[in-house]
Amino acid sequence: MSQPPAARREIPESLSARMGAIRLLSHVLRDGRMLGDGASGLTGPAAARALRLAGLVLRHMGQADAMMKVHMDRQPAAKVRDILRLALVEVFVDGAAAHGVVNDAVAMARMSPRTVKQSGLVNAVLRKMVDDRSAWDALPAPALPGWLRGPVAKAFGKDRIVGIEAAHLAGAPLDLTPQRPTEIDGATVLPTGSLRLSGGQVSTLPGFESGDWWVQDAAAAMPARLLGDVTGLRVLDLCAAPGGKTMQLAAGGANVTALDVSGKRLRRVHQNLERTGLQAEVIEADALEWSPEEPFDAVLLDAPCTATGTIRRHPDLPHLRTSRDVEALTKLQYQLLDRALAFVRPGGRVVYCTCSLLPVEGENQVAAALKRHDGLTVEPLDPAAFGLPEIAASALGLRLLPDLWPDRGGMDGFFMSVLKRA
Ligand SMILES: C[S@@+](CC[C@H](N)C(=O)[O-])C[C@H]1O[C@@H](n2cnc3c(N)ncnc32)[C@H](O)[C@@H]1O
Repeated sequence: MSQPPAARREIPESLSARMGAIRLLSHVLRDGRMLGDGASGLTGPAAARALRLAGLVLRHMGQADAMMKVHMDRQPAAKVRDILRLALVEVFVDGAAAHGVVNDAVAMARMSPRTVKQSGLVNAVLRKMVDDRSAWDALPAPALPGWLRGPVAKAFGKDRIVGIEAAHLAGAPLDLTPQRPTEIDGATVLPTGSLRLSGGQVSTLPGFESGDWWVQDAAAAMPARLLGDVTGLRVLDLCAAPGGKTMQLAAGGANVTALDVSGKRLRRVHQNLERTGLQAEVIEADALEWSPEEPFDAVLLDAPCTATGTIRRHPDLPHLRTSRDVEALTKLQYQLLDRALAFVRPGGRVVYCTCSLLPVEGENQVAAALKRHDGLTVEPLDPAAFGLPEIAASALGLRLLPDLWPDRGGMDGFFMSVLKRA
């Protein structure tokens, strides 16, 4: 008689979340995929926990690697390294109990034929490392990669880079842009009008279904506000997807044309407009090839960039971007800015912005455009009008960095400028 199959042993949620985190780390570090696109193979709370753990490891990877150098003569293979990184970060940063963390690390090493032989090493070295808090505490704070740290420190100073790196470690709160007066328990209203929460599951917050607000970092909500009252203006959102700024402009009463080259990303614009009940004409086209029939009163260009201003929320970025990306992006930015200037009527305004920490993607683009275009001027902007310190003012626009508003929970890095055509 055949025996019934033995019941499969349930994997506890903590272990499956850890396994999911290791999968996500491999997607980012070996396959070059964004953390949000990676598949942990999990759903529900375990998936959320895996994502949080992988993000924590990416933020503190420099320290974990330095700790391994203190305790190991040779660096282990990639997957074992990830298992050790996760364990170290859980114990020293997340405050997890060392015993359970070490047991799960050894269990994970035993699961794969590629790492099983090193499970003894994982056990021995991890026990030593988790006992050595003083070595961990003596490690320098995690730093940005050199290609990014160098130019940011040169532009804004050594003190500010330390503050920016600290803000990256702290992560980001949840900011909402309301389109109508909205009250949410625990939310504070920022001087820019955004609502700020410490976190929470977006789809369960009041006003989500009715589209009263959308998720948008406070800094990202500023560029559209620079146009002031847009009622009745024809405004082109030139790189529009997923539509945060399109919705702001439409909510402000503008007749908005939202253009983007990515059909996939434009689906998000349609979904967002539908949820919020706002309207815009949506066009899928390459801005370098498309032309409008009539010029616009204003154009908002939120140009593709390294997105290094969003590292607080995307700790994978420093591990995925390189200096090579900067060159291609800055070329595209200046081409797009010239298109934006061609699409606006004489006397009309172009808002140029990027969520980058790098002046080459912000200030330098505007300075170069002023040289290329006769009669083009920059409108002066007062940071105090947005509750921002004077240090956010630049002769070419506003320069926001993650170390601003430290008592309120920081903000994304952004550069924004309002250009007026002759
Ligand atoms: C920074 S994102 C825009 C974010 C958007 N403004 C928002 O607030 O939700 C940059 C966008 O530029 C788009 N893009 C890149 N190259 C483009 C091109 N040549 N023409 C039009 N859109 C382009 C990308 O598809 C991407 O959606």
